[in-house]
Amino acid sequence: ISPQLDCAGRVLVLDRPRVMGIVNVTPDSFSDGGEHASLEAAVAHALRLAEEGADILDIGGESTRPGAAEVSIDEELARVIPVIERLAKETALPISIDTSKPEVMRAAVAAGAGMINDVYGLRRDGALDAAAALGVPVVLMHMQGEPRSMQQAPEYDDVVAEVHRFLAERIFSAEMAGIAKKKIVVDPGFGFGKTTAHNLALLAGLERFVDLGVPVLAGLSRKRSIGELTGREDAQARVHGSVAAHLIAAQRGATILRVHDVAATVDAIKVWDAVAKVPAPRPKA
Ligand SMILES: Nc1nc2[nH]c(SCC(=O)O)nc2c(=O)[nH]1
Repeated sequence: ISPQLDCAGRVLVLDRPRVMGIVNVTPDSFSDGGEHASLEAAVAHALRLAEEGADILDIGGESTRPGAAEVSIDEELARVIPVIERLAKETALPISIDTSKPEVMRAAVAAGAGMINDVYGLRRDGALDAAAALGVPVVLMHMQGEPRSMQQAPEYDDVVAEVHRFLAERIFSAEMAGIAKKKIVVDPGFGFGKTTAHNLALLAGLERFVDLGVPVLAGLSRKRSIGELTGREDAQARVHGSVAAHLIAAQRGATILRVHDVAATVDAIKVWDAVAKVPAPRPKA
């Protein structure tokens, strides 16, 4: 049987790689250039992603792009809560809240979110206890340093080993705080305190994280490393590189793919899934 994530009653079945559509409700989010700052635009965008085949919608009110300024609790709430309330009514999809703040986690779940996606791995004060009390599945992501400074000089002895160790520790801490292991997802955090070489090592070595015994989420969509590898400066031109990267992530064990370009990724996974369904060849007699 496949792992399932019960997102406040909306179940995400991980019988194949599932597509998480990104809904930035931030004026400075790098790939949307702020056009989703308004509630209507964000809701319309999210509903379009649902049309394109997203399995879950990730709502974020604080841009965590390198160098981004921090956002106050009130500002983050003002951005995301109205969007979550509308989407909880207008779509049947599970909704995740992309936040590190306990207050935003609580308000978002009260508004209809069914998963917490924390780029800071529930390390902010009160985050672990808030997530445990809310009882929804959580995504624990690795980040080296803080969004403001993480890309200045990222350094590792062995990035795969160090990220693996960090995620193992976050799983342990989450379980100690009362979060059931079956509600935990891990994520190596592509681009969060990593050079392109580090991101490539993490993608190549993604299978390492499967041994942590929880689903793996991969999010490379339109990121700087994809731009560097493909020479595509404009984030909107990084679709093909992003789809390629997420197909490799799926091949190497990721079962949630966090993307901007849902339709393209859904098509790629349809091809992936058809091949995965081909019966294994009978052993030679
Ligand atoms: N779990 C998870 N959440 C995320 N939120 C962002 S925001 C930056 C961007 O989309 O470029 N990235 C990620 C990611 O990689 N994993």
